[in-house]
Amino acid sequence: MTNGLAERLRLIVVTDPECGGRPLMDVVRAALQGGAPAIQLRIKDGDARPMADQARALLAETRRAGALLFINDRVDVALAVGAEGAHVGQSDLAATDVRRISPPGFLIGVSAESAELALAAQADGADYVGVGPVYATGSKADAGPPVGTERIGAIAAAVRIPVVGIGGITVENALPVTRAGAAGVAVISAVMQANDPEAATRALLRR
Ligand SMILES: Cc1ncc(COP(=O)(O)OP(=O)(O)O)c(N)n1
Ligand SMILES: Cc1ncsc1CCOP(=O)(O)O
Ligand SMILES: [Mg+2]
Repeated sequence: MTNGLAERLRLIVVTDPECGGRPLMDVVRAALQGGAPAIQLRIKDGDARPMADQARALLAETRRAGALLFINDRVDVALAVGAEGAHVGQSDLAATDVRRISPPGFLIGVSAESAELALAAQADGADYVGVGPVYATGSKADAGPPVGTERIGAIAAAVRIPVVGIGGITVENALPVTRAGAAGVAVISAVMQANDPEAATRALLRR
């Protein structure tokens, strides 16, 4: 499963319940139609059962499209539905603990804002690190200050695993993130709020 992982992480479309008044599933389908290689289901503070139902429905779509599905925070939901992986932050389960309870090949992404945290995540068995916010973002209330593309470069130089930039990334400013050394970018609003999520996904992939 990790073969060609960096290629499959070149764009992670992260879901948000706020998606322009449209059904979430329609926006995800459009992103998959636009070629999104990975989707992350991100529901903050949701109950487990509706989250699992939604994850199963999403998984049917991502499998059809040949894309990866990650579940944010809730490793239990990811394992229960058979998603390809989970994304955990510094206050979620540690990658070592996720590895202990997950099947071989389960993909683990870890948020790491510094080279030290990224190296620790790599040593713990993370498959990739998410670094951000790269730019200012309105999609995460508790995000820290922007780390900039220099931080992406420093972390990419320190670790062997792919680095994914997140936070305030748009079609217009994605290129400096990958030029700095990121294998890919993760976006919420650039796709979830786009008038045409399919076109936005294609445009991001072209960058
Ligand atoms: C790809 C990617 N990178 C970073 C994050 C942020 O995760 P976290 O720090 O746990 O914050 P929340 O998303 O849980 O609010 C992410 N979700 N995805
Ligand atoms: C989940 C997350 N983690 C760091 S910034 C961020 C929000 C990204 O959203 P957007 O792409 O709309 O800035
Ligand atoms: Mg988290």
